[in-house]
Amino acid sequence: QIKNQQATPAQMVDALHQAFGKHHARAVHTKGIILEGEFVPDPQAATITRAVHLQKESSQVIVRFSDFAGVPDIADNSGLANPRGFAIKFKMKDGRTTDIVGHSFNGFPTPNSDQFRDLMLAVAASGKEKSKPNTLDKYLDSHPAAKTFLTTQKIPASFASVAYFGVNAFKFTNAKGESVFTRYQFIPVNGEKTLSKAAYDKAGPTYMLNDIKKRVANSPVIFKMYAQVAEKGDVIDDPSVAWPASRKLVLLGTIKITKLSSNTVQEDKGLFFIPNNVPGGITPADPMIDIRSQAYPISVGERQ
Ligand code: HEM
Repeated sequence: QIKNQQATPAQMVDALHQAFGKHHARAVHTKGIILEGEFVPDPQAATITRAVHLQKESSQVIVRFSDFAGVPDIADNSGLANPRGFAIKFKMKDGRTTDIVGHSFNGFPTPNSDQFRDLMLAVAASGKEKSKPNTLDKYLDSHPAAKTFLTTQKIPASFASVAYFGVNAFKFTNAKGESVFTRYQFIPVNGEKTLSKAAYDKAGPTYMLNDIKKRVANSPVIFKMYAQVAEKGDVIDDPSVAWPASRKLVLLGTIKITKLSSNTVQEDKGLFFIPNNVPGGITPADPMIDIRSQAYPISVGERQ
């Protein structure tokens, strides 16, 4: 449960700058690549939501894959490159858009945004400290979810071969007015493939970008998009706790990524995703969603 959400969105963005540096680019997930494709909804989706892009008609999508840290030239094979990000903008048939911003870890390091700022400040402080244990070591010792997040990331072979998670819960409401709480999952149809630590060390600083460019030139990159449905008692407002893997997954549709986008400086600056940009039939259920949605525009403004 939420204890003390006291950090303002501006303070949160500032904490990201303290941890990673300030560079007039995205405060976090700075290095990335934009691609385009199509989303085809599955008939099951309409049983749990009346959202317009999850009915019968397909939508064009713009997606951005990214490395985690707020470092523009981060090496794809560095420790801080995980989790990878996957952001999706659906162009719905009514002319509006809706966004989903997920990453390659089923969970979050902290239960709320206030504590996320504390964690970023601990990362920032430890960068300047010489003696061990440093501020971050001490923080992680008393915050097991953050320690798990920072020490158990998967090492993906490709942006196309890792699962992504929406992490924060939304409420879905169908045409009959029935509601369920859900979290998104994006599963690569060709399965997950990871690298050993030794292979990662040798993979090179642009291996993820090189791979996705080559891959999409040869064949579409496909993900199945699911809603994981909560059961009574599952925690809705704490993204550090994953729901059990046994929870029902409702297939929402298929994302087929077919080509690289222009990836010009203008395109990258003009592209942003806002987690609470959702149509009727979907409502933010975890308070972190609205707080994120106030922090992202601050970073968007700074990077113009
Ligand atoms: C309180 C929690 C969080 C804060 C304060 C925060 C903050 C931010 C900020 C400031 C940006 C840069 C926005 C821009 O310049 O466009 C960003 C981007 C991003 N965040 Fe978060 N975030 C939070 C939680 C999350 C969570 C839970 C996830 C994953 C489920 C996530 C995944 C991402 C990704 C993938 C991007 C890059 C989006 C893109 O490609 O443009 N963030 N975040």
